[in-house]
Amino acid sequence: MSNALLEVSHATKVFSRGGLLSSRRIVAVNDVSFRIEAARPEIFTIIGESGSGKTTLSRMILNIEQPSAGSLVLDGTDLSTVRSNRDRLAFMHKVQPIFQNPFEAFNPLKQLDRYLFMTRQRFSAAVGQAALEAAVDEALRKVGLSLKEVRHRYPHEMSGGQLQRVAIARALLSSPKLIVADEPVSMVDASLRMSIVNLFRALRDDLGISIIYVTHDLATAYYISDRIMIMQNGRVVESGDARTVLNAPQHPYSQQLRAAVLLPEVTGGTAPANSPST
Ligand SMILES: Nc1ncnc2c1ncn2[C@@H]1O[C@H](COP(=O)(O)OP(=O)(O)OP(=O)(O)O)[C@@H](O)[C@H]1O
Repeated sequence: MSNALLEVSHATKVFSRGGLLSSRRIVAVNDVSFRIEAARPEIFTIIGESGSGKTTLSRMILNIEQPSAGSLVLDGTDLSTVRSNRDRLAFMHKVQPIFQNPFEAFNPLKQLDRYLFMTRQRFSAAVGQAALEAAVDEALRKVGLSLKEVRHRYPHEMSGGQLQRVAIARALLSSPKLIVADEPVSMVDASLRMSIVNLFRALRDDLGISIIYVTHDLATAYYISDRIMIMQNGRVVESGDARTVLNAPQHPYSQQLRAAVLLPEVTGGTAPANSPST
């Protein structure tokens, strides 16, 4: 069998809510398994309604949350063994998060270029200022920005879409193999959404990075996903090749999701109506 970049096996997460007398068990993620091949970078979408367990699952993949049962193995390392700072840094080299709200991802009092320099220094041995600037500029150029545009600017001086690009550039500074993007475009202006998701395609194709794209937006999911996994109440109800699943969903919940959105195949186009070409 080929090597897995990520192997999620029977991952389950149970939360307890309430007090001692009225404690309630919530099974946020229930026996979820899937695998992403190291040799085949892809955009793997996890989709489902609010509360279906998408964020909990992505937090387990990022090792922010530990599974109650099952296992997650990234590039041969079982995440339960990642404990020391050194292990954590090595882990973050391989997997990077992109969150929903880019304004929360940055310290509002810190200039963005300083933030990026610090991130780069964290992931690579000491280098001179010129090499540092070159590395940061290169990462920014991969997302359609440049160091010149970002230098001395604070987060509030950028638009949401621009700042999400800076967040992606920051993620690239560790040369990750996997990016976990949890609702990365839901707070971005509709007109800019496709430019961000198109960026994910470029990262997959040009840099060989796999993306786990967590969303409840079927239109962008249909447009960029290689594979899709549909969740409901913590369980996977259907998964497979994205076009196959979305064009002919089998499970009643997937059919319901599908029916709620006019997909390009139905409307005759190739991309959602709000999609600029870049
Ligand atoms: N820390 C926690 N403690 C208790 N319950 C939690 C916790 N985190 C999540 N849950 C519960 O687990 C379930 C799944 O939540 P989760 O946030 O993973 O879903 P989601 O699909 O990402 O939803 P959304 O799209 O709204 O972000 C929900 O019932 C939620 O209330």
